[in-house]
Amino acid sequence: MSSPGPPAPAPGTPPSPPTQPQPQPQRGIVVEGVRRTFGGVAAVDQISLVARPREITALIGPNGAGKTTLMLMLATLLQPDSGTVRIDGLDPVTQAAQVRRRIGWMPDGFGTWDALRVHEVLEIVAAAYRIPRPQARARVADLLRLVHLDDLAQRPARVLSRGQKQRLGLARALVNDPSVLVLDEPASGLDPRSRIELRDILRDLAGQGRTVLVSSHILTELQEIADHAVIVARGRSVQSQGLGGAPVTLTYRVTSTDPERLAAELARLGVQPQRVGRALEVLVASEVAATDLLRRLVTAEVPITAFAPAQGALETAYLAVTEDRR
Ligand SMILES: Nc1ncnc2c1ncn2[C@@H]1O[C@H](COP(=O)(O)OP(=O)(O)OP(=O)(O)O)[C@@H](O)[C@H]1O
Repeated sequence: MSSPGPPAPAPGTPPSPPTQPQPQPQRGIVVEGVRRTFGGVAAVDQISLVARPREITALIGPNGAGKTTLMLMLATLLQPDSGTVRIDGLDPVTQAAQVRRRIGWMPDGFGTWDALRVHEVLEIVAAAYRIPRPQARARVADLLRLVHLDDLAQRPARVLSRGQKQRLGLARALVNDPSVLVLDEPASGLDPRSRIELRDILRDLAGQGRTVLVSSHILTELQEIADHAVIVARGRSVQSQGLGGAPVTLTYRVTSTDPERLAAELARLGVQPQRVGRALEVLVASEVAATDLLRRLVTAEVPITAFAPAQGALETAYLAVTEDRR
């Protein structure tokens, strides 16, 4: 049965113009062919990337690859020489005020006003966003609890350790309830527990529908939290990949109290290992293939003492495309 069409216009009425669906601006971050030079140095040469809402996108690359320069352009603090940036469909150059309302920016190395107490640092930021005072106080209290600094709320900001300052920096980036978060090395200086907590916080923030772009050098950690990785080198985006378990070659390291027996069993299974110290490294096609290999070795009663990935998929991809240091 065909669906009914629109009612016919009454005789004599001019036909109304067909309603065109308005294209919705793409939410999240869209960067196309961006370039930014300083004197003769192209800090960012040709970077394109997409970071989507509900996802954590990792921006990774060697020192000096252009990550901070790119993030400054996203945060409206630097203008590109060419190319386009869109934050929730808005242009950081011509619509900077609107972009600033939507974005949460955490710079690498966040300075605090040392004379202020910890809660005052966030309340001043809230005042800059014109958040009414009672609302600002409640929000600041919530954020300090989120980053586990509520016990230090009344202390002067100067007493904070480096890791605690990082956590205050994250809280500061969240004061305006941003839809897009741009975090430059948020895990640097954090102890292992704080890193795990940061990972959980970022997951929650993405789960609430926010776009999260995070730069870091800690690949194993990014492998666990990021949905997507963009690798940059020499100011260019060189690879963009999902981290949802696409088949890649993985390296596993195996050790045994009986290395000769291990080597013999691997040879029998047609696996050619590389010797690395006391361990043997083997290449497998996927995590499933790794579990199958381990099962076969154990079934053959090879005394295995360790069986673990030597490199994550992200580390493998990173090393493959960043052969030099910039
Ligand atoms: N204001 C500036 N003036 C001159 N050169 C600059 C400036 N800012 C950045 N650069 C240069 O641009 C390149 C990219 O720097 P950027 O800080 O963006 O790299 P990065 O990927 O963030 O590095 P890291 O991982 O070490 O933080 C570097 O060679 C740097 O020296």
